[in-house]
Amino acid sequence: MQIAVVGTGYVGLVTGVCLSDIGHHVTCIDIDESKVELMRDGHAPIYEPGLDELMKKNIDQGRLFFTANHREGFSEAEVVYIAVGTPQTENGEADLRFVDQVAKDIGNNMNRNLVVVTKSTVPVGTNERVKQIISKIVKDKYEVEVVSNPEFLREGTAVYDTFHGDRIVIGSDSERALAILEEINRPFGIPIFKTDIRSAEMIKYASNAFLATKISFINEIANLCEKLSANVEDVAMGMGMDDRIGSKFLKAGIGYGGSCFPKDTSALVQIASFVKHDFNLLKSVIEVNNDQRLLLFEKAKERFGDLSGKQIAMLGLAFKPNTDDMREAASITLSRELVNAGAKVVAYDPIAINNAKKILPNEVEYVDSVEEALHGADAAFIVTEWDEVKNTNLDVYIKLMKSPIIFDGRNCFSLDKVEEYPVEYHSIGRPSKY
Ligand SMILES: NC(=O)C1=CN([C@@H]2O[C@H](COP(=O)(O)OP(=O)(O)OC[C@H]3O[C@@H](n4cnc5c(N)ncnc54)[C@H](O)[C@@H]3O)[C@@H](O)[C@H]2O)C=CC1
Ligand SMILES: O=C(O)[C@H]1O[C@H](OP(=O)(O)OP(=O)(O)OC[C@H]2O[C@@H](n3ccc(=O)[nH]c3=O)[C@H](O)[C@@H]2O)[C@H](O)[C@@H](O)[C@@H]1O
Repeated sequence: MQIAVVGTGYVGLVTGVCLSDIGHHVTCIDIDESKVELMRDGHAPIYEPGLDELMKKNIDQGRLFFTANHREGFSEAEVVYIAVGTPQTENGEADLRFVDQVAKDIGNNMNRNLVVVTKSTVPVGTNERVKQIISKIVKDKYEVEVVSNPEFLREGTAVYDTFHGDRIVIGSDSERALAILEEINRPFGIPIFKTDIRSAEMIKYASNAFLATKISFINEIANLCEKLSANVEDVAMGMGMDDRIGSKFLKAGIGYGGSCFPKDTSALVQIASFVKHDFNLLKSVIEVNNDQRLLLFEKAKERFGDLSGKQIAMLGLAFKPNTDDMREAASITLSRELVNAGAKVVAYDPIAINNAKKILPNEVEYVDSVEEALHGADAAFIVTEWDEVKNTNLDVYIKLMKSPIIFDGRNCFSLDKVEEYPVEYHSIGRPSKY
């Protein structure tokens, strides 16, 4: 199949590369010419394990192309995927500016009948809007069929997830378009769930909102565990053994971040409000998460009283391990709070420092290793559970820090291990050790 993918971020590029790997002829289009140059040379502009290798392989085999020119990108395409960003507007809605622009780009540059597939996360009704925008431009010169095909990949495991997803959801009112999407995706060998367009759009928001709810729920339980001297790790384990609950997404921590859960939960609250539905449950999920992100700061404030002049080692900056993505990372909120309280933040992350510098250019001093960050610190904040952070022995904290006081936002160490070392250790949902 001849496919064009518009937008080469985490979703577009991974989708384009994986579709080429299963045999399709794919042209990826992005307005950012510097990204296009980089990709033509076989380099991904984002960090995703396995992506560079797969890109190079498919470029070499003549199935994967890149362009900044929409007309050129659409010239052979039978199917066009929309994978541009849908960020959050100031009032929390999904910003559809980029999707609308792509719909116009399609209308202005298409040269045959097309199936248009929306991979971006978009509010219910958006695929119909995309069809209207395109149809208004091409009138009845060409036929356009739209399909909602939401994406469920996770950053850091995006390539793996594309080949091993639990399901592929496709929604359309065109049987023909659904059959084409089934044919495109068949080589992945993943169960395909077919539905109507609006339900497909809703499945994406409902899935992210549900996962966010699980996280806020376990974080609330963790906060209770701390007050009741229980251990949230054991609680989550005991809960998760019930198949109806499931063990995944019950890891207590400093809240969810990233480019999607925060914006998608907020967008769903707005979507609900437009149909006069007050989504109270989801509002609470968001509120719990906002508080949870500040937890390490609150714990440190309680412990030290005054944080001014204190040097804090921040271990990890990305919103989770194995990604360079800093969008909505807890490290941003924590760094700003610490600096406002007069503390000095010395931070290390194996991958995300360049992106962090764009968001926190002056607030934070960046260093090249866990050890450098710990050197002379009054306290350590564990923010991202990188392997490098988890594998740093507690001896190193003792040797390098001014005082080995650890605030672990990701429960990287077992309490048994911590007992073996003369460190002060505060974690999430577990008793502190002094
Ligand atoms: N990041 C993730 O893990 C996931 C994201 N999603 C959804 O997928 C969508 C895309 O997200 P990301 O890949 O993170 O976005 P991103 O922000 O990383 O990338 C978007 C890309 O689109 C390009 N672009 C913007 N307008 C364009 C146009 N008119 N023509 C060509 N290119 C254009 C930008 O230059 C950028 O490279 C969003 O709706 C997001 O909610 C869904 C599942 C997972
Ligand atoms: O729509 C999206 O963009 C994607 O959002 C999430 O993927 P992602 O944001 O890449 O990362 P997750 O692994 O889901 O983690 C999100 C956040 O939740 C936190 N988290 C996750 C799981 C958990 O048990 N506890 C917890 O605090 C992580 O630390 C991280 O900050 C979903 O998992 C994907 O299915 C979805 O496609």
